Amino acid sequence: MNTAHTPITVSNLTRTYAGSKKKRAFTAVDGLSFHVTEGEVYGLLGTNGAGKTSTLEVIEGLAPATSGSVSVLGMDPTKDRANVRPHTGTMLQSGGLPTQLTVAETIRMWAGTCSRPMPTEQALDAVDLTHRAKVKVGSLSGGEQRRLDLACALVGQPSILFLDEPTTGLDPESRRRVWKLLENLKTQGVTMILTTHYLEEAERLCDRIGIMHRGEIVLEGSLRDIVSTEASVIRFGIQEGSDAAGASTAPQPPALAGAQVTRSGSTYEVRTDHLQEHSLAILQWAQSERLALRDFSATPASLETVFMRVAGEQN
Ligand SMILES: Nc1ncnc2c1ncn2[C@@H]1O[C@H](COP(=O)(O)OP(=O)(O)OP(=O)(O)O)[C@@H](O)[C@H]1O
Repeated sequence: MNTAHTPITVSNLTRTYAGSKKKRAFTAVDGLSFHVTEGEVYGLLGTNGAGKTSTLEVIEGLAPATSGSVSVLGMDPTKDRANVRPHTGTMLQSGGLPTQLTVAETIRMWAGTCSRPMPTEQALDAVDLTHRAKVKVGSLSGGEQRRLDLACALVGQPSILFLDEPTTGLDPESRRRVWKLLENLKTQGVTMILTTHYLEEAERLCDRIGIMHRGEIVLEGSLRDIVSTEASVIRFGIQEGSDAAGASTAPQPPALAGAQVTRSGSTYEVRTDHLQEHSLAILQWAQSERLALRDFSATPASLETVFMRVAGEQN
């Protein structure tokens, strides 16, 4: 694969945590393969413990693979760490920056570890922290601390960013602020891998998504690809007292081409790829049959419905 166009390749990666006398060895990443193309934002999603951080740590060069391989810009991120690091920025799940330093001092300290850092003022400006430059890290709000973590990841002007749950614990306003900053980096062509539990974050930022479960990617693709694996759902019941509710045989809904209709008592579920057309057909049918519907709902397929299905299927 061309490393200029595909800066990150993960091939058959396995990561096993060693066991001890009391604990069995545990394979957290199990034969994982994916790639990220230049300028792409790739999202790793998954339930708690799916193996997202364990994967990212190997790609970041913070932990070795047990087997398989990872290539970042054509290099092994663990063995060639010194050569890979100038091109990458990392935002760990919890920043853990010293609380006694000021914001500007912290960025300067990080800049000192980079081969071609941007000026501190530029890093502060990039994450909207110019007005907080002289404030001690320990006095920052959670959202400001996360933006400082991002500034430290950015200060070396990396072409690749690793973001482990960049907005976990932030209020909705702070989260949106970080999203705007990341969108801005995306327009500058920075390649990113991010892990997140916020599906809206993945929908908004990611070009492609890999849904992980128990160390494997069980579904991968663009948002559109992923959502197209799931049918939309129409649910409704027939109201008691309706003309047909007391009938000895259950009312038969109209023919809905390609849909899967199931009934439990007087409640119906229709799984369909034609939500609007089939919703309309059901409402017209109820009208003409003089049936009163209760709890009618029409839910389009979404990343959330796919995620819930995938997580449920795998358990
Ligand atoms: N140092 C370790 N030793 C043993 N097992 C570990 C270690 N670190 C993580 N694990 C286990 O590996 C599995 C994957 O953990 P990991 O943190 O990679 O998952 P995750 O998808 O990032 O989860 P979360 O969304 O909760 O952050 C979990 O079952 C976890 O308990």
